[in-house]
Amino acid sequence: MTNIAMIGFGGVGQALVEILEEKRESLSNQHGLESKVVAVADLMKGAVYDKNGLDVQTLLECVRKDGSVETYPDGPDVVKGMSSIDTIEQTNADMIVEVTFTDVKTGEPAITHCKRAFASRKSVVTTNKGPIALAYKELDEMARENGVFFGFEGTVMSGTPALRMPEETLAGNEITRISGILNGTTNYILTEMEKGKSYKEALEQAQSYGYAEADPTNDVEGYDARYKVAILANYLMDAPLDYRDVTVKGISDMTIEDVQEALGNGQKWKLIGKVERQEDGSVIGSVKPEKVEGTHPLAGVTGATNAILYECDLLGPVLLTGAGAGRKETGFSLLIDLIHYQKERKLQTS
Ligand SMILES: NC(=O)C1=CN([C@@H]2O[C@H](COP(=O)(O)OP(=O)(O)OC[C@H]3O[C@@H](n4cnc5c(N)ncnc54)[C@H](OP(=O)(O)O)[C@@H]3O)[C@@H](O)[C@H]2O)C=CC1
Ligand SMILES: N[C@@H](CC=O)C(=O)O
Repeated sequence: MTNIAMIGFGGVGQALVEILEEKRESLSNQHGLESKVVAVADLMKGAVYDKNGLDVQTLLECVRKDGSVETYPDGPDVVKGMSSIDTIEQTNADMIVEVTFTDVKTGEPAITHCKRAFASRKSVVTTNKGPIALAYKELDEMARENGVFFGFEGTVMSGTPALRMPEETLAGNEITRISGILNGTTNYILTEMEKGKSYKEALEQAQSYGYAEADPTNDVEGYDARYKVAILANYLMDAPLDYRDVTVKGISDMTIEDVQEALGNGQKWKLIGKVERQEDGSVIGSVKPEKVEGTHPLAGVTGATNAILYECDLLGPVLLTGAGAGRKETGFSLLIDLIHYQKERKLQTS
């Protein structure tokens, strides 16, 4: 049995809890994954802990009706109001699901949450880009030293396997260049502007669908994509690329006229993130809007869908496309990490 503590309980956290409930039987039968949500700690929605496991339907009802988990019914073992750190360190959770907001400058509080979990010999799965973009090597080492699992598939392209697919199935290739559409919100906005919607209206819609960051400036100015470029460089190309060295330009000054004019010429504007290995072995990264021809493979990638092109020395170019954002899609990324965690545990005990 895996005891889960949710740190952060916004759209993605709630989606994971729902998926675990909906698929409880098949997850147990097909993957041996049996889990209980024992604790939730959120900044504004409060905190609740029951070492025996929380009733998920009641928990979701509380948060949706009252905007708080602290209206959860009292019980002999129910504890309310714990801090995130106490929830990580003092509960009987062995898996910490870190789904607080991504801070694009400091990576906090998520980096601290991961460190405190590893120091307490607890595993972490996260969709928070901060810890991976800023502190991947250090956190990975800490997780290994403490013999715990660290999963972060959802940090690039939500549940689409942008990290695990190349890591596992392209192994043996050298990846020399990675490029693609790495942000769902901006691709959604550009697609809607092509249909005639205003920038503001399209952004509001992206927020309502749960695609945008808590502060959408991070999407539209390209900061979210810049973090993803840094993650791809560090994790897949083993290059110590600092996110601050990735040049960045977003889409906030693009007008409906720019988008429509390109469309009239059979072209499309896309926000493209790139990582390239140079001849001297160094790696450079960039994020900027680019006009692509209608025949380009990225031209047909619309809405919150993302696409990524890996250029491999043995296999040549490989294009992966799929969801780049969304509550359920990102909730799934945590699920696939949990399934891999379960597989590793099974291997260790067999
Ligand atoms: N949505 C998506 O499509 C994707 C999201 N991600 C990443 O996943 C993470 C979660 O996203 P999402 O659920 O959409 O975001 P939300 O903004 O919906 O949820 C984040 C939650 O974290 C809470 N929180 C903030 N700081 C703390 C803290 N110090 N301790 C405890 N809780 C805290 C917030 O509290 P409150 O609001 O109550 O103040 C909020 O409930 C983010 O890091 C995001 O970048 C990654 C890929 C895709
Ligand atoms: N805000 C991000 C969410 C996923 O990382 C996006 O729009 O892509």
